[in-house]
Amino acid sequence: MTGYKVANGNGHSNGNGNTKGTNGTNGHSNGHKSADYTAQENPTMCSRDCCSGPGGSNRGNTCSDKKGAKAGSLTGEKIIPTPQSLLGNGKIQCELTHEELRALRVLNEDTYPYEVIEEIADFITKGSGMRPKIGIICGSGLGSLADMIQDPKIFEYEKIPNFPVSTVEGHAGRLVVGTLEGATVMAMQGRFHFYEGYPLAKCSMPVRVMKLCGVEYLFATNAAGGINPRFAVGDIMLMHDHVNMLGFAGNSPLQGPNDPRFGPRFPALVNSYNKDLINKAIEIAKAMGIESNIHVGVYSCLGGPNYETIAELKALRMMGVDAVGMSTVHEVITARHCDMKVFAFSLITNKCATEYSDKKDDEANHDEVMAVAKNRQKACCELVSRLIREIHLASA
Ligand SMILES: O=P(O)(O)O[C@H]1O[C@H](CO)[C@@H](O)[C@H]1O
Ligand SMILES: Nc1nc2[nH]cnc2c(=O)[nH]1
Repeated sequence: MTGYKVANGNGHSNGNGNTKGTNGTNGHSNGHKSADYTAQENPTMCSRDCCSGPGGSNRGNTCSDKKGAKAGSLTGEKIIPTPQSLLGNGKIQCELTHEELRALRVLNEDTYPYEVIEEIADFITKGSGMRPKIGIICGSGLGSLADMIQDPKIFEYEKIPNFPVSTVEGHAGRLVVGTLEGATVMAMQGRFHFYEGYPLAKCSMPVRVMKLCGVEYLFATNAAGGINPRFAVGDIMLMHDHVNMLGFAGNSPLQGPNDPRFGPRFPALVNSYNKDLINKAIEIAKAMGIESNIHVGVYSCLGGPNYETIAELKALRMMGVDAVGMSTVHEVITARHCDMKVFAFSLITNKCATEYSDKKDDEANHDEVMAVAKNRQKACCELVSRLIREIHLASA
């Protein structure tokens, strides 16, 4: 296997002895600004005991406080219940609508035994009449990847038994099964993120569903902030490695009892990103004439939902990270655990500021992320469909 042959190197060694370019600036600047702190009253939250006890059954969002304050809070503000506030001794303490109840149950259910995953997979393979070979996860604003699928069978997440629901703009919440370039595929138009309140195992549970549906290749895509100074907005970074920040903090999608039917207790993660697929994608990018917008690099997943501070971005850069997001890594870990081949890329939707500045333009925001994804969806779709075509032809 040769190294990755991208014209504009990333300043990283690709693990095959080829060091490309320089790493940009990693130096510290002590431009910290002092901030004024103003004490703020805590908004009142519905507490665990708030609605419990006789007569304590209150409807969803408003909770009448027994001390008589208006609208149930000392400040008269609307109370936002938390899952914890609604549960007491495992029993729901407030009346909830059907949708609220379902969301709460799915939020609290964080283990997915093999049999449950099997049930979901059966639901999809029977419902679609297909055993797809390639799984696609569409990143923020990249749902159009699934729109390419021919003769699609569409499964709304909320209609799939035991499936979580999408809560993020740009993630439609549908599973699309069909064919693409002759290959059988299933695509998640909407992924699950840790910051939505789902445990990592639940965020990546659909990858196991894919496996039991018959999927051999995972294509994971994401929108990410570019930390490597050579990256421009709209570029595509083919992932060849990752830094798992949530893993550094002791969190893994594989935590808990290991079911060997999925994979081993201690999976190795070197060579997680399939080199053949990376090299094929580079060839395709050349043929598409977008070679100068393609990089090979390292992605890191943080918990979100906040974007990073300057100090965090500087630290990530020093660690060799080229692009940062809030997804993908736990999906890749789950896919490698069950021995799928992985291809993943980041669409660089914003440049991450690594110097202190007052400019609003330097602040990442989700609208910009979505707008860039929309602008670049054509190139992303072509890259994915051409690569799938190659996989399909090679296996035919
Ligand atoms: O990783 P995807 O789902 O593409 O989305 C990325 O974009 C969102 C932030 O704008 C976050 O969800 C981040 O993870
Ligand atoms: N964490 C993170 N996620 C993103 N998704 C898109 N852009 C960004 C970013 O700058 N940071």
